[in-house]
Amino acid sequence: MDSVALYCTAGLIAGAVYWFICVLGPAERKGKRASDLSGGSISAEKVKDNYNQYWSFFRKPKEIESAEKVPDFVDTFYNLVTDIYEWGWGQSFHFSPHVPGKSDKDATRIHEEMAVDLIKVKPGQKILDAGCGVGGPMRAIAAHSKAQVTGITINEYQVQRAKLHNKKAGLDSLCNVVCGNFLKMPFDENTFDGAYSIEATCHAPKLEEVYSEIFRVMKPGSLFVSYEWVTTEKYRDDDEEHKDVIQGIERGDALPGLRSYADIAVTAKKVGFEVVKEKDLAKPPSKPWWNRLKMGRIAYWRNHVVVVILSAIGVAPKGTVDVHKMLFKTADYLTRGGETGIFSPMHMILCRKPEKASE
Ligand SMILES: C=C(CC[C@@H](C)[C@H]1CC[C@H]2C3=CC[C@H]4[C@H](C)[C@@H](O)CC[C@]4(C)[C@H]3CC[C@]12C)C(C)C
Ligand SMILES: C[S@@+](CC[C@H](N)C(=O)[O-])C[C@H]1O[C@@H](n2cnc3c(N)ncnc32)[C@H](O)[C@@H]1O
Repeated sequence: MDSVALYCTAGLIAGAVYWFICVLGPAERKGKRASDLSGGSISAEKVKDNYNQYWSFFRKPKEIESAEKVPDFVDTFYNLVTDIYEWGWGQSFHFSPHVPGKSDKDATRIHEEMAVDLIKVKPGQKILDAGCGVGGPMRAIAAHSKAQVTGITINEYQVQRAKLHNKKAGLDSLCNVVCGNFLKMPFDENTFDGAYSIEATCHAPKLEEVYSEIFRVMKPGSLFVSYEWVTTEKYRDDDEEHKDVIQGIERGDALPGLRSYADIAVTAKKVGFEVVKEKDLAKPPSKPWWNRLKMGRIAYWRNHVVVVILSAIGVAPKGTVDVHKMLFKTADYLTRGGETGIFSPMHMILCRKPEKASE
């Protein structure tokens, strides 16, 4: 081969690798490229150890049950997955019903706007986002309602990402983000005119603790809506396949234990809320939320090749391949949970804090 052909071939290969990693790679809403994958607040050399540590929680189930350790374990999980989520899913870390004729991005926004419409807030009022991730929902909700949103997340890396995105979107005057534990929030009682939580309270070891903390910081008469991860009435714990699917979902999503749909309203009432409405938003006529996961399968294979190459050449931290493999399997468990109807990530509960505290 003469030198011109050699240069052309090398140029083509370099171009193809760039296209594969940087053009095909980024999340649907650009912001994270495959070449930017990191371990969040964990230094690159410690990603693999932290991944092993994450799994050790499941090897010692007693530790999971010990409630004080859960926030740390959830924090480790989000250091490991936040960049991969942003890269492969976008800035909203939740599901939404498929809406025929609408893109995933629009379906996600519709699901988020529904939450703030339910809590009936006015422009300028203060609302809480309990478990805000990198703030995808917060920005959609602030833009839609013009309310002042304060988000809280246990993960410092997510706070940095959320603040960066808020600024880029020109929404930093409406959106505020703090790092903290939603089981013990740094806010005074009766602070917020409303509150919402999207697919986040499932990380709390005891739902009662997070609900009572949200109740405390809300003003009397204000509304709270949550999209909960639950097992449905179809789940049977004497069915081995059901148990396997639910355990797979718990392990791949840092959950101390999925709750039954029946426990949600009971807990809300126990902490003092009035239950205004409760509905599983995954039920027909809603179209399957797991469609997006299923449709993405080819992209996940492609992503896996990208992650393997980037780890091998030292661009991505070594443990990234393990984390990606775990998510790959989790996508399958979640799809099975949706298809069998034993699991829902969008059991909606709308509650009011009474005007007067009950005796
Ligand atoms: C509410 C939670 C998170 C829900 C979802 C946002 C995430 C659950 C599983 C995640 C993913 C699975 C497969 C990944 C894929 C292998 C990778 O190539 C690209 C990212 C994924 C699609 C990733 C994206 C986010 C999820 C869908 C929980 C944690 C309570
Ligand atoms: C699946 S993500 C959802 C994020 C966001 N609601 C969204 O839909 O994009 C769950 C969020 O809950 C947060 N979280 C979990 N446990 C928490 C805790 N104890 N205190 C504060 N945030 C917590 C995580 O840090 C993460 O941001």
